[in-house]
Amino acid sequence: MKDKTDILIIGGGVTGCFAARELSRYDLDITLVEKEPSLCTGTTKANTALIHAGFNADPDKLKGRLNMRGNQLYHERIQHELDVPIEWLGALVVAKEEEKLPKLEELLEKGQENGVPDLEIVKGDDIYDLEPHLADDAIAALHAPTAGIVNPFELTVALANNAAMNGADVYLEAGVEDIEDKGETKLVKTAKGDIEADIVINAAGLYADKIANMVGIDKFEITPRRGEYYLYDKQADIDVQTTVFPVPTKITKGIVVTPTDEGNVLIGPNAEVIESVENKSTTREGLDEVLNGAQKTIPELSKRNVIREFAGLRPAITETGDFLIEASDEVPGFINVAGIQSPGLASAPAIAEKVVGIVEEEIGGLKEDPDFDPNYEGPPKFRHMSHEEQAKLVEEDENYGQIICRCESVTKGEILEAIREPVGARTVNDIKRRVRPGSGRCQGGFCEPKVVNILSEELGIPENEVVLESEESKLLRERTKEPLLNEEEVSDNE
Ligand SMILES: O=C(CO)COP(=O)(O)O
Repeated sequence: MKDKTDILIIGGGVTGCFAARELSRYDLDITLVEKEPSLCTGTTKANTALIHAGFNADPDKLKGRLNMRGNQLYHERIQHELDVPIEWLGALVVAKEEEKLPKLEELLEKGQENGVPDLEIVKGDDIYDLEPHLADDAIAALHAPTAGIVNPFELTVALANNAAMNGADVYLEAGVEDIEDKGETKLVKTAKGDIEADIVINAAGLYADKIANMVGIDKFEITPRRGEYYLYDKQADIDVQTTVFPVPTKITKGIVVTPTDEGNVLIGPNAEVIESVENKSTTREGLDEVLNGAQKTIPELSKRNVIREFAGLRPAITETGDFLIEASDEVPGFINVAGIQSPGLASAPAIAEKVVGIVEEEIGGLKEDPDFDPNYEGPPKFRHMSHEEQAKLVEEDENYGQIICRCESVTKGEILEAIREPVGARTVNDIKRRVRPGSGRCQGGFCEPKVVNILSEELGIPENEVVLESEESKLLRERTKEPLLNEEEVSDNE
């Protein structure tokens, strides 16, 4: 690890990676540290993957202003610059009872105050034109055409790679153990070594309060709010066109039914305050609540064709219910970017913009780097190509002729590319999040051993050193019997 940097960002989720990418536009030395062996393992990993339109939060909250601005930046810039799936499906907030209608009006007004364009309340057949399979007792719905869906994993990886292409250094498995405030600089002690930084940006998600405590800041506490989800098989034939919400309560936006960028249907989350930031387990009660909630808007949903259940944690600051994004008064040079719960993903580009503004104030002016390139292209997606394009790719590189994951048609070429990117994949789950082997109906039953094998060969490590997610999740212990055929015999047999 290098020993000095201008800006050190703690946390490899979407917030930290967006900040790294936006700061890499300037003539600054940027470093990002992440405690896990891959990006995107906390809140960014397990959420509803939505670019909310921006009508939920009050205009006087950071959430209200930054959601709207973030949505605008995704439309204007991000979708054109980064090779990331974003679809503008629109959202519907569905009211089924007369007494919920004033709440829809309130959301409409709030959205308009926040500057959300093209919001309208639709009634009768107009609702069903937008969402034909909606429960037949809907009486009105707020329609927000600027709402969208995004792949949060591909987005975060694209941001980190783009930042790295523009000179940022990203260190994985570099968990922060302590921070010494030396006045002008901070000495940050990580599992990969010490690094001295002029400015530290705390984007540590669920751990942001612990990181702040290291420099003596105890003004906020992160309370994890768990949300559980069901994900359906692509072949499930559930017809959902938009992102469907119930009318929100004071506590939550409610259980959503939404398509994902790859054509699955996702339902969730419930909202439960829990004790531990490590507790990502699902519960019978929670999942039942999710299914019951989702059936209220899309009745055809059942447990049939569910391929995955999971839980994610929102890093909430419950006293304010808002984001906390500020340079600390107590510790100059320390910037907290905390409490980034929903709509954090939607707000992330605007949060990064705000962070750049804070850094500019702290440093007293920023100079643009004339060589900054905002564009990034990820590995090709074999499954989305025409036969002609596929044939051409295979001709260029035979690794694209080897299908590793049959459910999702993922080739060896794509997996190798994910490992070879500037911030390359190192774990089985990282490969899954980036290029999808194991994301389909069999959930890795067939392809996981092959991914282990590719990682082992490409990284030059034994197979039993390959991990699913972290050091605690090694997949193989030791060889229990010799292979029946040696390599030469295998190739003779082929
Ligand atoms: O964004 C979310 C669902 O889409 C989560 O919202 P809440 O945190 O308000 O429950």
